[in-house]
Amino acid sequence: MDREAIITASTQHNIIPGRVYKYGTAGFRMSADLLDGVTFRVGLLAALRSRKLNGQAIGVMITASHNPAVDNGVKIVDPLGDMLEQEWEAYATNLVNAPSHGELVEYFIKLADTLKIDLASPGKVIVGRDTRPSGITLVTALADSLAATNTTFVDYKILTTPQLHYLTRCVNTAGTPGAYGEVSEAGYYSKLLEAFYRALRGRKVSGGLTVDCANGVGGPKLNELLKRHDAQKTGLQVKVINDDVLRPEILNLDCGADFVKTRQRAPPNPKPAPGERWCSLDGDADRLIYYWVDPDTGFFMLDGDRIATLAASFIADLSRSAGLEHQLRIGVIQTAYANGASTKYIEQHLQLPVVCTPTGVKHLHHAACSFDIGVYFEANGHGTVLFSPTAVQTFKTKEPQSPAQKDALDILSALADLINQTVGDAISDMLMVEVILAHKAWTMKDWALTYKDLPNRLVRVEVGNKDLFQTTDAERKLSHPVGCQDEIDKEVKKYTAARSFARASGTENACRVYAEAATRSEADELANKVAVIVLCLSLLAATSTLAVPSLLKQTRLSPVVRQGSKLLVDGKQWKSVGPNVYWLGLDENVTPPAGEPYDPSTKSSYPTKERVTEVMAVVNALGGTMIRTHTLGVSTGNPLSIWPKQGVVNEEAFNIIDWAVYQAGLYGVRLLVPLVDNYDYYHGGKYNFLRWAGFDLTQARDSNNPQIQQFYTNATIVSAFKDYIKTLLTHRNQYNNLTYAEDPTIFAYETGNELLGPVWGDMNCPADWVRDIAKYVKGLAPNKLFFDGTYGINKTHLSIEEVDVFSDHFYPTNNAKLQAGIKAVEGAGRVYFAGEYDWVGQSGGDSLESFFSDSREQSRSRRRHFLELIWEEWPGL
Ligand SMILES: CC(=O)N[C@H]1[C@@H](OP(=O)(O)O)O[C@H](CO)[C@@H](O)[C@@H]1O
Repeated sequence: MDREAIITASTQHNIIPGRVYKYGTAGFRMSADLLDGVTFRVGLLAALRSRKLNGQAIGVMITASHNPAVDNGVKIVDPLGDMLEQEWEAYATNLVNAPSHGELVEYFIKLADTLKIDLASPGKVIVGRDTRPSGITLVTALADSLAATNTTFVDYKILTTPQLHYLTRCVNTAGTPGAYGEVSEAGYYSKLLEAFYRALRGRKVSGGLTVDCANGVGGPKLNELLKRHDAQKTGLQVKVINDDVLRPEILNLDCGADFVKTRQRAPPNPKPAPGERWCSLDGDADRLIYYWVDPDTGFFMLDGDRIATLAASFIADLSRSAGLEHQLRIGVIQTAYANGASTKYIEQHLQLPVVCTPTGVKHLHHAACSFDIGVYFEANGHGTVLFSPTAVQTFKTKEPQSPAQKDALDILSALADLINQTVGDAISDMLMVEVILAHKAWTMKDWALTYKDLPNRLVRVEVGNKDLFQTTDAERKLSHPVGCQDEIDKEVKKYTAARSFARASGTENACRVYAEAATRSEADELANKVAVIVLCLSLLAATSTLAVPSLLKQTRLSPVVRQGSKLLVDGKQWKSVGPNVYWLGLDENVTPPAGEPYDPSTKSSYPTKERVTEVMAVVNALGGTMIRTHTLGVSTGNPLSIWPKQGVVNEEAFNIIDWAVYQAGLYGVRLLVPLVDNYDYYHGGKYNFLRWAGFDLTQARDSNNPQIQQFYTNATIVSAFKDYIKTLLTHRNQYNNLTYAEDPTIFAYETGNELLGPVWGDMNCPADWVRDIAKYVKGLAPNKLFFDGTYGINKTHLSIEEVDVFSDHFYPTNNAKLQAGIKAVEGAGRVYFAGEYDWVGQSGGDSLESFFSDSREQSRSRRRHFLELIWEEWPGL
């Protein structure tokens, strides 16, 4: 294969630099003017795919379905007419995103190499497009890449999406026992009509059918079919409307299946008269929605769920009549968007199994293959019925025991030909519905009365980054952002027979919220409430675009290690920059709503998850790497603390602490956690331990009392403090299942905050105690760093091996003290850390500017030494 030819051709079809393209549920779909280079590259992938599959023809469809006329899309169809294999979606994404033409060809060749594809072997691609004018130039882009790769290319011009799928299968099965049909558009019509006549078995369709074609490709194609259709024979009188494809701008405009489904009303012009049977196709004719206007109750829609239940009930009846009910397994496949009433009807009334899959027909199609007859439809009207080869064979070979059995077998056999086996096909599905209504002699009302839909609402929520929203359980639950599903569940519980879920759209940068409930007003209210929850969580995340990659990766952070006076992460120097956010575990700034945990005497409450997440997002966005946070470690003596009393563990206190640690990890923000406070504040500190041991001391009265040294020297108190440390470090986080000792997000524990003796500034925190606590912490958490939290650099501590970092605080800023501290600490081969400083200049001192430049100068000139400033307190967030 000629690299140069591919590069030369590629230079004519550029992608938009910096834009990230993703092969999604519907291939690549976006504004048509962004797609030229994308389509060229899709051609390269199709050329590879065909060769990988021994030269079988690969289909490429150029359509943006129900999207506005200005959009277009390109997707790949596998040889038997199914969607592109999932693994190849990733190759498509990689290929399309190659930054330069050279790298594109490199990736192309590398992929061929990895997948053992012989580039010299023959390849074949067939293409179809909908009526969008932009399709013409996109086909040229595709043709160019196929020419450059010596791939045979057949342009079938304007087709519905299901026709392209049909043709792809026909081309690849021609002349084999599995031949699907004649390889031509005409072959498609004759296959459908012949099967339609057979399936009716002499019954007549009653009444006319108006078909709204969304001013898309379905219009001319349906007209082609009708030209060949013998209406005398079937009784089907079709009136085609909205089939103007000469004015591209009106494609999908106020008409079509998507309009009817999402607006839950008929197209405004023309309008159905009461009692008329109508249906709408979408822009590429792969979705179908029926509806009619009841003279008494007004508009009534029969969507994908209704088509599925109609088909399933009819086929299950036929299978019973044919004596096959124990031989063939019939199942129905839905997505989370299926109305709960339809699921109940299928399971309880039709007694058929229901499988729920993620959104996107490839998932439904796949699940349907596990049944002998798999009925799958998305609520939006996209779906089909798949018959396994065994089922088809059985219809043909089973000896009928009665005329009724023969009738049933013949109809089943005809349905297997009528219903497009490659993909959801609005025209084929429409003929199927007409057959079933004719056999059942049902009106639209009869069909509508089979069950009563639960009122439901679908809301689209614009979000900054939809990828933050990740799901489990076939998209019925959100796994991320963590906590979001809990909030949704809380709301759902407030309504009758309610259900709601949110998920990221696979086709737009938005989330979709679905809610259903016993009444319309409840469904609407619930959908709106859940939409607000989604919006809030997305806004929190949107405060930081930088937060996104770490959120998505969700990998454990690498540990921070010390090498002499440097801190390293993954072998590279790591800089510790960030704020003190003391209140993450317990706050004193907010009075919570009545009923929430609150200690009025200290004004303490737990912060909300949203506030905690917001801090992480903001720190990440501002380039911070860590947070120093007292209340994730200092939490004693308050009814809301980890230890309200000595040895008494309050598990509730861990809820928000777990959350903070977990969120910090997701946002790539590491935590430095002091274990005790020098003072007597709301969150607790050394005075609690002194009081528990019988020393009746308070900070206000006794800060100069020599007895406060008992905190460091009294064996009972030291032992109690160690017990407390053990409670903390062995606690297992409910969100990530790691103990705090194991979790590398907490990169270091610090003995405490500003630890002193009875004289202010005395640094009288005994070295023996620091060593003892450091050893104890490292025994429990060997991979963490340990900080000496003595207030000031006590030179007698520098020989304590277990201490990695020595810290000081600056009130006021003092350059001489800073430099002396750095000198002493680096002289001992350890890391120096300025843990707090007066950043508003309230206490005088050296200018902040000089303080900063001194610190930077130090770290530049003496590269072995580590110094980073930590931003001051952030109470406001
Ligand atoms: C609620 C809904 O209708 N979602 C649609 C829509 O997907 P989203 O992932 O929701 O954007 O487009 C898909 C492709 O056409 C279709 O398969 C799916 O059913």
